Formats: sequence, structure tokens, C-alpha cells
Amino acid sequence: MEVKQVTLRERSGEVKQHSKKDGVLTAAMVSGNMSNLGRFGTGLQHLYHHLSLPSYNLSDISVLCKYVHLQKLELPHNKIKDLSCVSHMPYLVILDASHNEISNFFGFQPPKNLKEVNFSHNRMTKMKDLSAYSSLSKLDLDNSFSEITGLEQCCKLTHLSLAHNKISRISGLDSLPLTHLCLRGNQLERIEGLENLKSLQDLDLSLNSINSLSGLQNLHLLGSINLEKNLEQPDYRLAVVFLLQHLTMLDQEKVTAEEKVSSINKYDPPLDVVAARDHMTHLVYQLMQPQVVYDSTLPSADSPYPMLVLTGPQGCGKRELAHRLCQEFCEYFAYGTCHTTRGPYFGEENGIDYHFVSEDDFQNMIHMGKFMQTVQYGGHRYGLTRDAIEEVAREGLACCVHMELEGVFSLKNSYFEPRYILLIPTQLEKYMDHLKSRDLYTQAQIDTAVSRIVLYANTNRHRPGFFDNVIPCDDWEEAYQTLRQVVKEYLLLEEQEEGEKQNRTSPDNTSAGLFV
Ligand SMILES: Nc1ncnc2c1ncn2[C@@H]1O[C@H](COP(=O)(O)OP(=O)(O)OP(=O)(O)O)[C@@H](O)[C@H]1O
Repeated sequence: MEVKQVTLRERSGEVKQHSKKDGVLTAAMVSGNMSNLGRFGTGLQHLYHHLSLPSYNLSDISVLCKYVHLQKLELPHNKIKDLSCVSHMPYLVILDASHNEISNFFGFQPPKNLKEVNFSHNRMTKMKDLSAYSSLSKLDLDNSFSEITGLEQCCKLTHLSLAHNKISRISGLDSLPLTHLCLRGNQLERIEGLENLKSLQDLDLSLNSINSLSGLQNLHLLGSINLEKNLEQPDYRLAVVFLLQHLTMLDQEKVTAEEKVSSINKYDPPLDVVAARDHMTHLVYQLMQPQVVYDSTLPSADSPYPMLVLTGPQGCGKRELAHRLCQEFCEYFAYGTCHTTRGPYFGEENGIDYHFVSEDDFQNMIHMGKFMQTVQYGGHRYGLTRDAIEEVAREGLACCVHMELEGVFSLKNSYFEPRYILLIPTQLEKYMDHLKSRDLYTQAQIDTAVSRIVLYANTNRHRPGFFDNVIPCDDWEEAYQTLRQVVKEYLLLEEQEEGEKQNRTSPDNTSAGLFV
């Protein structure tokens, strides 16, 4: 049977073997203070598999070239300059020569199965080609390197530490199967050269001068990252958590579920969160205004004001549908004119299509509590004011507006209870051709509009009842006919017409009966 661990203690400069079993020595631990190895292990060299000589002030270890069967050699915290004796250890698997005075990087014949090497805290200044050491899986090189080179062929390298060097650029790591990478305490300003390290799970970039998080976005397996003492950006923790959704540890602290939720709410908020914020903003600003007595036609909690909202992606035709509907059903509806910061298209009239206002004016109106809801779309702001609704209400009519989905989400938080009609393109090609033919949009704007169809479709699928009606709008005329039918049903006009035919009595055509 082989001995697993034998402890040797040095007494007055001599190494004494304390125990040995069945005559076979496989491991030796030596402690004490000894400047040269002298007669150490004389005659037993060929039996050693593991030798540990930490903190011995050793400078000359040439005698170890007789230890040809060594698999593990630990020599940390000595004064060794020359490791050429390792050339005689073809079975070596693990070598720890950290905290020595070695400047000649890997100055020995490569043992075929050398897997783990620790050369940290030595005097190495330049990396060299390590293609002969292709079995390396773990390498510690915390020294004074300014450039990462020579590792390209280390195709089994999973753990690499290059901490406390002078590296200012990450390069040459692309082809490695790294799972753990430590670049703590270097001179990095950017995160680059990591895009292809798809297996990376643990990354230490602490104590650098990194000022941007770009470069981290594709590291989907990254579970732990340390970025301490880098960015000064406030809330950077949330930004990192948002970028790396799989993260479990950041700066040596656990990433909590709350942080994950907060990061999403901050950087990619769901529509309801955006809408809740929008609603809260306008409510708060409105409450901050001097209270006024509203027109009696405005809503109370018991009678939510009737309103018709046409929603759908940009350019789907909802605006024209709204106008035509207000024309045909002018005894019931009037168009609710929104405010926007975008400039008028050719032929658009201020006060009719929109109230065109400057960014500053729009902002002031927010602060004055004017808006029911606002959205940001395509770099511009849009908003529906209380006044716009009130103006229509004074006529005894219901307000008909068109808006993007975000506006609907926001309005759903208010005390208004409109009918919501979704107008959705189902033939993509046709919709795209239509957008192109308007000659108003860039390709990017068209792409955005098209991509948002899914948003509408998913909202309809996942939130039954969110829209009161869904009307395909591939054919504008057909869409209008369906829409007017739906509206007539809302208004109970069909029944009235029927009734009219039968009784020849005139209907009550006020909007009071809308949407009951
Ligand atoms: N108050 C609002 N809230 C939310 N969305 C709004 C609001 N006012 C307008 N929008 C929507 O913003 C989008 C951009 O409006 P814009 O008038 O610039 O578009 P458009 O190119 O004329 O397209 P459309 O014909 O759909 O109105 C449109 O989908 C419009 O319905």
C-alpha cells in the first residue's frame, strides 16, 4: 500500500523522515529553515511523487533533478532563480513556484502533463510562446507583464490569473476555453477581447480603470464578476446586473432577486412599469396645481368619461380612421388633439392634427400637471391633455384619440374607462409597402414600427380583454367598415335604427348613452 502523506521535519539543518509506510514514500512535507537541500532525501529521490518545500530561503534546488518521479512540486516563498531542474521531471503535473526570484519564464523542458503552474510574484517581465505546454489548464502569472501573448495554443487552459501586471489591453485570449479569468490590478480602461470567451464563468477585473461596461454583453455564462474600484458611475451595480442576467455574484456580493428586478425596471422596464411611472408623474403634477372646478361634463368616479382609443403600430391608418369616424359620427365623437414635440409633416395643421410644441413647452406642461398621459416615440414626445378631453366634453361629445401601446397602458391607470380598439396589420409586406409609400420614414423607423407588431399581438394574446376589439387593418376601407360597425354596436345604433323602422320615433342622439 502506498503512503498518502509523510511529514518530514528538519532539525538542525537536516531533514528527518518522520514516517514511512510499507517502504514506499510518495509525499513529503518539509518545514523549518534550510538554505540548501544538502543530503535531503538521499537515496530515496526516485520514490518521491510529491514534494513541498515552502518558505525555506532556498536558492539552489539543482539537487531536485534527481527527483524524476515528482508529480507535484511546491516551492513557494523561496529565493529560487533557476528552475531548470524541472526539465528532469517528465511526470510533473503541478508546479508551485510562486513568490520566488525567477525571471526566466518557463525555463525548462515541458513535462508532457504539466497542468497547473503558479509563477505569481516572481520577476518575469515578458510573456513567451507556451505552445509546448499545451496541457496547461491552470496558470497563475501575477508578475510585471504589459502584454498578453503566447497563450494561443494552450487549448486546455480554463483558469488564468494575470493579476497585478501592467496590462492595458486584453488580447490573445480569444481561442482559449477559459472559465476563470483574473485581471485584477492592471491598467485596463476598456473591456475588450472577451467577446469570444463564451465559457467564462468567473471574471475579476477589479482595481483597473475601466469606465464602461460595453464588452460584457455576450458573456452569457458569467456567474461572478468583480469590478470593484473601477467605474464611478452611480448605480453601476444595477447596470451590470442588467447586462449580465445570469450573474449570481458581483464584487464579491451576492446578486439579489430584488436587484435583478430593479435593474430591469430601470433599463428595460415592462410597459406597465413605464405606464405606472407616467401616470404617477402626471397625477403628482396635477395634484400640485391649484385646484379648479372642472366642467360638469367631466368624469366623476361613478361615471367614467366615455372615450374611444384607436391603437396600433405607427402608420397603420388609425389616425385617418379616427378622423373619418369623427366626421361620420360627429354627433357622438370629436377628435382629441394631442400635443407633440415633432415637427408637422407636409399638410398637417397645428391644432388639428396635433398641437405642435417645443420640447421646453412640453416639459413645462408636464410640470403644470396638464397631461393625462405622455409617451416617447421615435425620439419625440406625445401627450394627451386633460384640456383636450375637456374641450370635447363641453360639446357633449366623446373624445376619439389614437395612440401607441404605451399610451394605452398609461391611460389604463387613470380613472377613464375608454373603449380600446386595436388596429393590427396582419400582412407584413403590405404594411411595409404602405409605410414606404408614405415617404415619411427612414428604414430604421419602418423596422421599429414593424417590430412592434409583435408587442401588440402579444399584449392581445397574454392579456385577454385588454383591447375591447381587434380589427385587422391591411385593407383600410375594410378596416373602416368593421370599425364603424363596432362603433354602431357600442352606440346601440343598430337597435335604434331597427326601432326607428318599427316605431318611426326619433332616437335620443346624445352621447350620454355611449358605451354603456
Ligand atoms: N398621446 C399619445 N400617446 C401615445 N401615442 C401617441 C400619442 N399621440 C400620438 N401617438 C402615436 O405616436 C405615433 C407616432 O405619431 P406620428 O403622428 O408621428 O405618427 P404617424 O407617422 O403620423 O403615424 P400614425 O398614422 O400612426 O399617426 C403614432 O402611432 C401615434 O398614434
